[in-house]
Amino acid sequence: MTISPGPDGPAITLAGITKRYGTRPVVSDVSLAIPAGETFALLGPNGAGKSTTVGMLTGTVRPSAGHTSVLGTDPLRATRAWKSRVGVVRQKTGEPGPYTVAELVGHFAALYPNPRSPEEVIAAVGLGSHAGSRVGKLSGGQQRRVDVALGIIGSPEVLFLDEPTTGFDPAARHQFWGLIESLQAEGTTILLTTHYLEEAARLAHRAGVIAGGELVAVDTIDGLGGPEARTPVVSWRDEGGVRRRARTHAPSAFVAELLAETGGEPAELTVVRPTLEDIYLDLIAEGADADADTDADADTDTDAAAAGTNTTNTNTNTNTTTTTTNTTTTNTAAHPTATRAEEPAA
Ligand SMILES: Nc1ncnc2c1ncn2[C@@H]1O[C@H](COP(=O)(O)OP(=O)(O)OP(=O)(O)O)[C@@H](O)[C@H]1O
Repeated sequence: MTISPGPDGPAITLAGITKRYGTRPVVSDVSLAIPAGETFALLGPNGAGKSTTVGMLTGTVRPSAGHTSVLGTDPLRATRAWKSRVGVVRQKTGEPGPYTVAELVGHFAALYPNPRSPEEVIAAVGLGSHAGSRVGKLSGGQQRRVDVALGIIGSPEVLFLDEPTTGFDPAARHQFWGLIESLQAEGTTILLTTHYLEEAARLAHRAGVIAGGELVAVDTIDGLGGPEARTPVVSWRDEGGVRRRARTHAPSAFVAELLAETGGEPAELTVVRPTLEDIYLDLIAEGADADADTDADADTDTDAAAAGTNTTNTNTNTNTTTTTTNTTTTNTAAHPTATRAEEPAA
């Protein structure tokens, strides 16, 4: 699906934004334009800077440098009218108080000029049978669904979803995807952060990978990492017991040559087409080490919406299919079909 910027320019713009806490940059010089109607997935490991970026786009984190614009407005100068056009599902949300699902969603609906039907939204997030339940008594995943309901109740034109499906069971996640697809069909612009790569692949038109605060890749899901990243990997153990690995666009021919050369079945032979997760892991390995725990002065951005918050744990999808190898040398000269030899995996 091709999405054009539209007459008013991109719905979301980041122009050279940097966020430093003390002297430590946690987001560095990120520039990006998201056209109206696009769903963009921001991917990255824990601490990469995703929530900080969302905070700078929703007016809760002040950039140290650069400029952001959402629907043509600087989020730091947001008016009530702007806020009614922007929905946010934060990673951390406030205490739900003593209210039922129906009361809370109904209360939020009353704050917007053009709300959706609370009953329909509650049903859409799969809480129809819990409408009369106190939010505080719901499970973590069910409370997260309430967060999603509150994010979309105002019929936002732009929706920020910061790890929206953390804690969802598989059925709830699939239902959520259906809900997002209906919002996409209505033309909603969506910026989604997620650790679930299948979620990004299912929902996003494009994705960006952020590592150590730097945007290291932006592309369509199918283009992420470039064509080379999708090159099949042949891996085997040679006669000396050394694990070898080579990338080749012609794995069958490569294996035939290998067979002829070794005169028998190569030990532990595998041919793997890199998955999105493999490509993502390669991209973040190339980026800065986001987990480096550097001492920094805590510059406290106050976030009224997040005051007195619950912390939501984040999960990482670990369904990796990468072949791990201990290769120390590769010999592509003997295999002309191999286009690139791989360094040993860590
Ligand atoms: N108020 C703050 N003061 C100091 N450092 C902060 C503050 N807020 C965030 N950070 C740091 O900024 C970095 C980026 O955090 P951020 O929450 O944006 O990461 P993330 O990509 O959303 O991670 P996760 O996937 O774990 O949610 C982290 O190292 C974090 O400790």
